[in-house]
Amino acid sequence: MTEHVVAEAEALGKVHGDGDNAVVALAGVSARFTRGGFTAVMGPSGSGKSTFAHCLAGLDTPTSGTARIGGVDLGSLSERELTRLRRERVGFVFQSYNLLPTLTAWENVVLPLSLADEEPEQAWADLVVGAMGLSDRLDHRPAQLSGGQQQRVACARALITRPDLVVADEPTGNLDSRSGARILELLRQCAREWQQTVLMVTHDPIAAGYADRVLFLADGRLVDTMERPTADRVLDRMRGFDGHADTVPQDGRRGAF
Ligand SMILES: Nc1ncnc2c1ncn2[C@@H]1O[C@H](COP(=O)(O)OP(=O)(O)OP(=O)(O)O)[C@@H](O)[C@H]1O
Repeated sequence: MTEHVVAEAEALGKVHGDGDNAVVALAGVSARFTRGGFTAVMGPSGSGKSTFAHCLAGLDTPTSGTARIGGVDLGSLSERELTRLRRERVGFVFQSYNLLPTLTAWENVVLPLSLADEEPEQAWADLVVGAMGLSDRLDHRPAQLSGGQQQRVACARALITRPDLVVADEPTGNLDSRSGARILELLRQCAREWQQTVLMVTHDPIAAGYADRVLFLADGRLVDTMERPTADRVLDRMRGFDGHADTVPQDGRRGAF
């Protein structure tokens, strides 16, 4: 079966500031994301994980290279077109949930559609809300929900448009391990059962063990990839970063993707 590339980073780079103050956050990272794949991005603090995810998803602007979603080069879009693409084609899940406190859970879930004056597709909305275990919580406001429930609302909101790419930045960072495990199982289900494409930034080898593939960043570069990761293998690989990050060859375009 031909793999369908839904998102692609080509030599993506980001430099903050200039001259003596320049900070290289991302130094040319290339990767492809195929439909139904669940990819974790790991690496030491400051290695560029969030910058990579945000540049790929159109939340941040790279200073070099190309980000494509659904074949569209994000750099070719006006600010308005980019906002629309993000709303329609990308779903976001953040560590801090980012729900609107005055809206009910249901209103938060359908917000990306309401903003475009669109109605949810009922069967899909029922499926997503049911899978997230939110059917009897839809009238609650975020403050009346646990952290895990709030993050499940955020996941449902990310999926409601059936986006090309779901980007989750430390989605379990604020959750206890049980609530976190539920979110990770749901993200895996999104990929496996619904063929959604998921990119998750995480510090946690256990979280990365839920993914199909791990991209390892160090100093803004892609230094390794791992297919079918387990938490133990990821942990071993992360230990190897202490002082050895730049001895690992960069082979972002080769190998398993
Ligand atoms: N607005 C900014 N101005 C200057 N430097 C920045 C800015 N944003 C990020 N950086 C720098 O870019 C590098 C990459 O940051 P990024 O947040 O992408 O790393 P990360 O791997 O996600 O880190 P963490 O795991 O700590 O969240 C870091 O050195 C960071 O200090």
